[in-house]
Amino acid sequence: MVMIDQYIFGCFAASLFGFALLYNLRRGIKRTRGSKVAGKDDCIKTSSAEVAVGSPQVSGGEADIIIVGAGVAGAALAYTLGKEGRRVHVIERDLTEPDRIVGELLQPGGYLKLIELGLEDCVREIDAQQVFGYALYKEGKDTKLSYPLEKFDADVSGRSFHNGRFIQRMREKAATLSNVRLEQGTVTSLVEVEGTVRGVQYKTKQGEVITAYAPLTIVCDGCFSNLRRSLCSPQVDNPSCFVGLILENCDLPHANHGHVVLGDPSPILFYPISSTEIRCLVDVPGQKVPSISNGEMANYLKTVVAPQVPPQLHSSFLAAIEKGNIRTMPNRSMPANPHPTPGALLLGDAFNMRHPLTGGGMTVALSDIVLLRNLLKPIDDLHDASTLCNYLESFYTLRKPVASTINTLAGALYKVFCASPDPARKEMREACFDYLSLGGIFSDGPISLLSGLNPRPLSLFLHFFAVAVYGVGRLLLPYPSPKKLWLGARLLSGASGIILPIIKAEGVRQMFFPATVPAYYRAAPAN
Ligand SMILES: Cc1cc2nc3c(=O)[nH]c(=O)nc-3n(C[C@H](O)[C@H](O)[C@H](O)COP(=O)(O)OP(=O)(O)OC[C@H]3O[C@@H](n4cnc5c(N)ncnc54)[C@H](O)[C@@H]3O)c2cc1C
Repeated sequence: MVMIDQYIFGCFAASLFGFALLYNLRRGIKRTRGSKVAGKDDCIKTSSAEVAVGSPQVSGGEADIIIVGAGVAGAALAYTLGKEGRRVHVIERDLTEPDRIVGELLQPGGYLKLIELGLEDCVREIDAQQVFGYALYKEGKDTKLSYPLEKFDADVSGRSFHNGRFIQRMREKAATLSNVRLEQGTVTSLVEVEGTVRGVQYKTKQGEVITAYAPLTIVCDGCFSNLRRSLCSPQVDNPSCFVGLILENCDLPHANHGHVVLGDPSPILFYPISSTEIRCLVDVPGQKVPSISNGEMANYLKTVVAPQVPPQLHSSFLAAIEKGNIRTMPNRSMPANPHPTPGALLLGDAFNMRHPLTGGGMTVALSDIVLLRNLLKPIDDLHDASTLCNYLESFYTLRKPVASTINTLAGALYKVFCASPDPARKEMREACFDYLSLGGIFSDGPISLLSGLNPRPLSLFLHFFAVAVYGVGRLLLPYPSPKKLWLGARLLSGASGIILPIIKAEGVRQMFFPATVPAYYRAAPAN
């Protein structure tokens, strides 16, 4: 009997010892791999042009979260999750200051999100300009639409700036956290094991190919994302391009306001990006723009666009064309259509895009980050990938009311603001301008939606159809005629044809009735 007891005890002790040995061996292998992956030598050190932080601060050399891309979304997310105590490894293709014509006007709603994230100082010391609203121009008339900021601190307003300066400030701030490691490298693929994303493969600045592992990978690689394909069904629409110029030595007719000219064929924007520079973005419908190299673009800007530019800006606009620093960017829209995948999430433009006319992209990205931070807060252990994925499906529903209001408004307003030979569309554009010029709730409502201060889907729907009904009313008064009735009917059906497909793509249920979606109520996994 004693022999049997000793035998069982021996077996038990040996198994325990074997298990402990195997466990430690595995940990050892993982740690070696981790230190190779997140090793000190792979880091880019801070220099004047680059921002980087070494890995010694990343305990154990492993990350809880890998973030791909340190643009607006990635940099803000890195700081946010780092501040929450997560070990974050950010891999960014180019850590030097970006020089782009995107993401230069942050709406006040986005600024409020920046405050919630503790990143509001990133718009200081970069010569950012406060923005208090918009001025709309149409065929010689203009109207001013102020953001309804009365209820907020004086500091709350829109901000416009050089995008690269803003991003660099956020990268620097993220890099001050000891548990955030910012590294220059190009992610080439996601590492997937049996349907779960375990990390990424990337190429360092030195050309070394490295695999990094983490329980959660968040892909923020922007509008041209190569990695989104396996994580969503991208349906990218490219209705137009923006042509960017910088105007110098001039003042906007309405200081500290964005200016939108309802031009022909499509809108022209102006807003300050520093105390001495005004960004001009000219929308060119379609996917092709006139060639810059053979002078077609300069000719187009001089002959088609310049005559529509407000007189105060005219000479500076011509001087900017002569200077020749003309940039272009495709304007893309893509509804969020994720494939919930254990171990991975998409964020920012890689996940969801809208026409940049209303400057809503950064506000949506920052609002998503606030939501994601709150959802991840109660979870200590991110390792149970499928339970976490199930829980994070609520993210896709909870974000909808804000994101789809901003997305839908951008798409609908772009269509309404474009010139058209169709008399019904002309009436709608005219009605929209006049409706906004009425002031009071007629301008406060739409501008609250646009600014991200009150992005409610129902309010958007009601204002959009109120514009259409206002247009029909104007047509029929004082005396309706069969021709006017017909035009009115076409205006209404045209308005529906603009907004309903956008709402359908956003998801009617998630947008208007998110509380009826089961994922809305998913509880955080128990730790
Ligand atoms: C013409 C135009 C004007 C716009 N104007 C405004 C505006 O005024 N206001 C506003 O709110 N929004 C605006 N937007 C939208 C706004 O720019 C985006 O919503 C915002 O930049 C999205 O941030 P992001 O982090 O997703 O992408 P990005 O800011 O583009 O960042 C993506 C990052 O990922 C990096 N990256 C890409 N691939 C890889 C890879 N394989 N490995 C590692 N890193 C990688 C890139 O280098 C980049 O740093 C505009 C868009 C356009 C097209």
